[in-house]
Amino acid sequence: MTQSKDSIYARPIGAIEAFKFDDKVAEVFLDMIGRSVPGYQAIIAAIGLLAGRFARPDSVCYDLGCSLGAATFSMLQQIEAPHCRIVAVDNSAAMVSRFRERLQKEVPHANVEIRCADIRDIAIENASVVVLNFTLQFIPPEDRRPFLRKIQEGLLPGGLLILSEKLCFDDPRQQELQTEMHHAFKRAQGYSELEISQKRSALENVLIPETFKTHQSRLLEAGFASAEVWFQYFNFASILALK
Ligand SMILES: Nc1ncnc2c1ncn2[C@@H]1O[C@H](C[S@+](CC[C@H]([NH3+])C(=O)[O-])CC(=O)[O-])[C@@H](O)[C@H]1O
Ligand SMILES: O=C(O)C(=O)Cc1ccccc1
Repeated sequence: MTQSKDSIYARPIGAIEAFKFDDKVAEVFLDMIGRSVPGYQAIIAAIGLLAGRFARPDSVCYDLGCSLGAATFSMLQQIEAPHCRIVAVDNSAAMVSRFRERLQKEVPHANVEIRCADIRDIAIENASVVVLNFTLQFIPPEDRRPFLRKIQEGLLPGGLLILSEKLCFDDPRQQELQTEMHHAFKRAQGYSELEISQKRSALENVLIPETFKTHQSRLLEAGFASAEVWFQYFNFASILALK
């Protein structure tokens, strides 16, 4: 699989277009997400461990907004439950074709179904684990509540939703500090000021963060028994919601 360094926003761009998960992004995605999301690799490793604990025999683990399948590969390493399969879904054809190629090469007999579809349109059934690893933030806010309700209804009793998101904060000083620290993280990962600011413009109105409180109350309203943060690094957090 081709995996190159992300330099998409390195040169000045006249009119910055809205961020899209197209071929150009898919090609550099591993590098891009690893250098942009503080704690990404730690979260991916933990998703495997959590799936190892929560995956039930004869059930389904969903990886929604799977991109190149990092969470699926991590779950595959840890799941021991018999006849447990993974359904991985993304609506970016560029991501899905690269993921299929890599899965075929690395784990050809894995019980994984990769679908190119909108995650709002698929049925969720018999699920023991659902992963939304930095995906909900790209779903229009008004669609988030019914979508989370569908996930809750598709989970088995005792099932787990892992929800990782970029957060925002009610307090303006926290918002400014955490945003600045995220940018400091990106600079330390080798991104320039220009790359940081151009990507920030491209993500405006595309990636829409919410506060932890908003996530937590909506998860409880959707019928989850509890929802708590298990990981946070600046404005990036991961939540465990238990049915
Ligand atoms: N409506 C939608 N339907 C299907 N897919 C969607 C939709 N909207 C966005 N996506 C997909 O959600 C993914 C978000 S990236 C997830 C990282 C991955 N989980 C990882 O663990 O590496 C996060 C990020 O780039 O910050 C992209 O591949 C989109 O195509
Ligand atoms: O890069 C950023 O500023 C982010 O918020 C994370 C991200 C990572 C990969 C694609 C889109 C957004």
